[in-house]
Amino acid sequence: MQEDATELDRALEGKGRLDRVTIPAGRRSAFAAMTLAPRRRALSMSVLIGTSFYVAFAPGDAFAVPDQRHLALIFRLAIMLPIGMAVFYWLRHARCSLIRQQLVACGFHLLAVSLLALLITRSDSINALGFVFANYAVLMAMVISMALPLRLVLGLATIVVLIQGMAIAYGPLRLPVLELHNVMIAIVIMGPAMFANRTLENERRRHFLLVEREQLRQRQLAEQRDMLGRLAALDPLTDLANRRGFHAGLASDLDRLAPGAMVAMAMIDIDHFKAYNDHYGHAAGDEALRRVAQALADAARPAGRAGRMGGEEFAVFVTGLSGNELALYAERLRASVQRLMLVHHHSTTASVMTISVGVALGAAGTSETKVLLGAADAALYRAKAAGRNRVVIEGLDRPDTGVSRTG
Ligand SMILES: Nc1nc2c(ncn2[C@@H]2O[C@H](COP(=O)(O)OP(=O)(O)OP(=O)(O)O)[C@@H](O)[C@H]2O)c(=O)[nH]1
Repeated sequence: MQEDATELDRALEGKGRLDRVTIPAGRRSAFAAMTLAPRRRALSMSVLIGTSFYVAFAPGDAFAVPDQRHLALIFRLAIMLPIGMAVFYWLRHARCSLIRQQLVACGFHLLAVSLLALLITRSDSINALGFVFANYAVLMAMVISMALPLRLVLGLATIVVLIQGMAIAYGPLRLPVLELHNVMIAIVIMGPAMFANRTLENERRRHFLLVEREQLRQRQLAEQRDMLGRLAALDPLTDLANRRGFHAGLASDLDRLAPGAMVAMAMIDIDHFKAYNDHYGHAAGDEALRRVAQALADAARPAGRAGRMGGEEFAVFVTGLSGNELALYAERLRASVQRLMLVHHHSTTASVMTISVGVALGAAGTSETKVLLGAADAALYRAKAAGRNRVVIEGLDRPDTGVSRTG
């Protein structure tokens, strides 16, 4: 993802051939998809506006080509108006490729240019040459508004220059200077038109890249937030949920349970851990904590979730066990640590590391977490007071609980 961001940054900073903003190869299809609808809209609008102008200028024919005004009227109203409307309708509804739509729209405008050029060849009026300017104005509007690719723009300009050139060559005023004017007008008009076309295209591309980069940043932020959330809920030493993560998991477990479902909390404390730390060193203490955590997490699964509450204190939350099953489950937790056989010669309870377990029972929906934890703590205190390395189960709402002695 970082690579993608760098690639987008580079694309936004740099310019490609002819100063064009370059879209990275992997994103070209996304760019095409994003700009497809606006490009199609631009095509159909161009045809609609072109048709409207073509019809609106009909009265001007009496001045420009008075000897051909009837033919001009037929061109404008009987040919270009219906064709323009049909092309507009087709562009709005056809679902063919963009390039095909661009060619059809260009074809429509070229037809308009050709009909005006035809009037130049047939009219004796010097005013007919005004159509040369009109045609280049049409071409300029097309190039700017239709968002055409550069190759198409150059092709169109060449065709229009040729059509006009032929109209002048075959018209009543065959002056070489007019041909020169024809080319000069094309150059003067096409220069700014192509510049505007490229500027608009660059803006389209830059906008796309900015949107992509923003979306990427949002995704990166969301991922980082997720990761921080996960890290904030984990104990770095043991990889178990820390107090915060344990409580969050507990809350979601309780939400999912049916009201009245049996729940239990086990508070667990390593026996004589201070002595272990003092005699074997802090690093050995850390390693022992890791191994105890792993053993408890394994023994707690699948019915329960384990967490480190701080120091050498752990907790396991378990659901769906009855009194007897719970006694066996708690005993499994206790035995899992003893089975590690972590030598502890400075414990007055056993020659290996042991834990004391206090368990409190409750029911989902009625027992508050705080009360459950308090009751489990009280049971743990009793287990410690009774000599350690044992399980004490404290009943909260149920009568079927008791004390299970082990070790
Ligand atoms: N190595 C290590 N030691 C820790 C860590 N957190 C707490 N401790 C130590 O755990 C010990 C806890 O000692 P106490 O609370 O006196 O309990 P205890 O010695 O286990 O005695 P009982 O619980 O009564 O059996 C202290 O020495 C703490 O320094 C830790 O992350 N790493």
